[in-house]
Amino acid sequence: MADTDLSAQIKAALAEVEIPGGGDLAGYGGLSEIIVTPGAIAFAIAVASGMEAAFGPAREQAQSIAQRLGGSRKVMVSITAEKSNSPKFGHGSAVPAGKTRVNGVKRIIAVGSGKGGVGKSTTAVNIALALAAEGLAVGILDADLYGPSIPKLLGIEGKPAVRDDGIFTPHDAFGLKAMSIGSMLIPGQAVVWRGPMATSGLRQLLRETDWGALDVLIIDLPPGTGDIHIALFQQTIVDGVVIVSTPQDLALIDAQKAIDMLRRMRVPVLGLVENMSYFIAPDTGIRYDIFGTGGAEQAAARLDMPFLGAIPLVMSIRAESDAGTPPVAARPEGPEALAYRAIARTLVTRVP
Ligand SMILES: Nc1ncnc2c1ncn2[C@@H]1O[C@H](COP(=O)(O)OP(=O)(O)OP(=O)(O)O)[C@@H](O)[C@H]1O
Repeated sequence: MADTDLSAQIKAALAEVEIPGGGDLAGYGGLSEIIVTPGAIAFAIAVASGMEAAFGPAREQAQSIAQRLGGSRKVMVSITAEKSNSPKFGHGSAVPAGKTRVNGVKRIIAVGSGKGGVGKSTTAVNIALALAAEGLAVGILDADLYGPSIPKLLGIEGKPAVRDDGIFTPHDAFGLKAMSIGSMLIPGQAVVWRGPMATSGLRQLLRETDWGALDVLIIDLPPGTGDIHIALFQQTIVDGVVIVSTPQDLALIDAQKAIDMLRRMRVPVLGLVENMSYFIAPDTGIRYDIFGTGGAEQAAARLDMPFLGAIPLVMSIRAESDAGTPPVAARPEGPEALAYRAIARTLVTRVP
């Protein structure tokens, strides 16, 4: 059945669900678009503040209807409530009372950037592999719902398995436990995840995955600062954030904006990684500091954060990433891998 047909069928079936105050869920104005992908069904029920518990049975009934019609798809039905007396962020997402840790996960390190295309995901994957090379149990979560690239970078195909109780079993890639919304979407569909839908999708990927016992979970954030970041930092204890930048980007104000947000939300900034920092000629192996040297250290000092290290601009990083075999896995002793591993060792000392 086409995804749109299934969406309409679920919507029609939600007429069976009574809601507090009379009426049914299908006709309720707070019901979001019903998103159907090959691997998942997701929708949200927006309710007035204080009505969350009252809508609980309706949510459960909606969940089981969607599950019955959706076959093996993972179903995510969430209730979103707007709290009138608390500060609002983004699209009216509620501000939860406190931050909590994720079951089984000792430390979370997020990787962010001021803007897109600076190599944030490539850096996140290779740092995760480098931490695993230090003997740690490591997972990676692709929180870049608008442009998920972890499946491609790690050569992951297909959907994650879902247990009978609805919990995801993460993919295993080069010894990493990996989850990405990308493996549940068809190409080009990612843009439908917006506002509360996106944040609740991320929360479920984070919290309804059987991570096992992890020393570190790396979260690949979307670029910039948005709803996803705010929701994650409000709800979850993130032990620190690594900011990735290119030399050209360093002078830009974007990184400053990201850092200001982290400080306001009391999330530790672990430091700056300069990506595509210098060029290594593929034929001679000679290093060229095409952007000059020391710029990143100066920028880190100006932004009042530690400098974590520089990654060269090398064609093999792009080629191996495109082929789904990141340099740290492909050639653990190669010069690129050593650059990532030096950063990972610094991180281990910063996040005990
Ligand atoms: N050090 C590097 N040397 C050469 N190519 C690189 C390097 N780092 C990343 N790339 C390439 O740059 C491109 C962008 O990288 P990546 O997808 O990791 O960026 P991103 O910041 O996560 O982007 P987005 O914001 O779109 O998610 C990719 O083609 C990647 O292979």
